[in-house]
Amino acid sequence: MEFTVIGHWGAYPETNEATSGYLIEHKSSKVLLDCGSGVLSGLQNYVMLEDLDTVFITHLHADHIADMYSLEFATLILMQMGKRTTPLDIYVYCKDLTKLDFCYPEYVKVHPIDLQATVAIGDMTFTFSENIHDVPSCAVKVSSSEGKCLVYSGDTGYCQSIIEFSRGSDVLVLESSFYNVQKGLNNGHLTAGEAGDIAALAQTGQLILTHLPHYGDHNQLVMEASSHFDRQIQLAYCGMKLTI
Ligand SMILES: Nc1ccn([C@@H]2O[C@@H]3COP(=O)(O)O[C@H]3[C@H]2O)c(=O)n1
Repeated sequence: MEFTVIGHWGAYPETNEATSGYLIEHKSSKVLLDCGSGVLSGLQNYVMLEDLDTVFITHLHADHIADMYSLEFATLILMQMGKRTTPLDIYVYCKDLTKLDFCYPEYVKVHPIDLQATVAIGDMTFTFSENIHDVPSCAVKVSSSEGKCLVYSGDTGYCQSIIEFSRGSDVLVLESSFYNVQKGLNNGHLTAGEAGDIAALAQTGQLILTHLPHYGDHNQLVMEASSHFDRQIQLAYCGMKLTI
């Protein structure tokens, strides 16, 4: 399974970069996790849009969905040009799918994310867990037929469910929106220390810190996480690739 960071910023993208977006590839399957601002452009460095199978949207904040409707237009045009033959499946975690602004059901099939369900795409399965955030928000677990597993937190505050959901994962991609000194500022996000604590309790193989703040020294985030978690910790960056 290949994991590529398309965008790792919280809130807004820095120059030529993107907010949340992660590409998962396994055999011929290509799946996008979140589609924030700048993701649609950056994604095309790695895949042709007509080859994308499925998108999972963890919650409806702009830094996770801003390019989602542009992706619908892209799909429409690619299908009209005959470059793409099947509609794009987009799974969304939200209260009410009817409030979304997708316009072309013949090009984009929108599905609710069901926390009880497993979605199979090629030889991967996707499962979900509820987070703590100020809108409905879920974490995503990707498991390959080879028995490897990556968990992506989406946006969450500290909660037992993300620890349980991440237990034994090979790679844990955890949001780290805040430095330890900011603890309590927003209970829907993690500090780096909390991210390290979750990684340690979940006994994950390695931790990737993402959804990064636009200030401070990101090496400080790694130091804060490493005071809880003694395995490998990396900062996400645009174009980062991992084989799992
Ligand atoms: N006090 C705050 C509040 C919000 N934020 C960032 O803004 C983003 C809004 O969408 P989000 O996905 O909840 O992530 C938030 C933080 O990155 C932040 O950095 N500080």
